[in-house]
Amino acid sequence: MGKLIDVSMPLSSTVPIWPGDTLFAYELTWTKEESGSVNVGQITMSTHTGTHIDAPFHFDSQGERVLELDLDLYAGTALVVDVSGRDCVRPEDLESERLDGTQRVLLKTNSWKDRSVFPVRIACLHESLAPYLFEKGVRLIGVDVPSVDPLDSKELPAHHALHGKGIHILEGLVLDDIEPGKYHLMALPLPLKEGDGSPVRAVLSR
Ligand SMILES: N[C@@H](CC(=O)c1ccccc1NC=O)C(=O)O
Ligand SMILES: [Zn+2]
Ligand SMILES: [Zn+2]
Repeated sequence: MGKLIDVSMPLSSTVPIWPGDTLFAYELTWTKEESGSVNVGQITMSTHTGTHIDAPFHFDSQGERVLELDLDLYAGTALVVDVSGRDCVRPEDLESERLDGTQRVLLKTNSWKDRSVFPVRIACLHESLAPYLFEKGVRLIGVDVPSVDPLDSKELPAHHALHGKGIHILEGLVLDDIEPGKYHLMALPLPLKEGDGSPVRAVLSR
């Protein structure tokens, strides 16, 4: 395995968040001076900040929580595909790709240009992508935007269609400098027993 390439968003107080959601905060509970021995920090954040996975419970109250998810979904070969320029990614946009035998597909939409602010508009996935990807054996779809659906969507058609086909969701990847092609992906969620989502440290290697 080659050197690891970080494809995660740094987490700090300036990381953009969903409008109205919990701000990211890191602070010291005790400084070394106070405790006499160590700095001890605490973090406050939404489970959907930065690079993260959605557990089905996020959009389906009967759905699996983070700790119940199969870790193998989040580690293994992944194909990075350039779909930049599409408003809504459809099966025909992937037709020229060799998806068969790739359980993980990462879509480079390039539609989140300024990472210092939450986007106003992003490329989304058409719900017809779910049966198409399922047919190809895909089990995880990753995107370089905060959601697989339009930001103002309440029905979340792509989330539900993907879940209906057992395809799991990874959001907020940073793929700007990543050439399309085949990689190894590792993007493990935290063992959050009740979690509806989890931040991940996502890395690729050749
Ligand atoms: N479904 C979105 C997240 C989402 O909808 C959301 C995330 C944080 C705070 C509020 C949200 N939606 C509220 O209407 C996602 O793709 O993860
Ligand atoms: Zn999410
Ligand atoms: Zn989502």
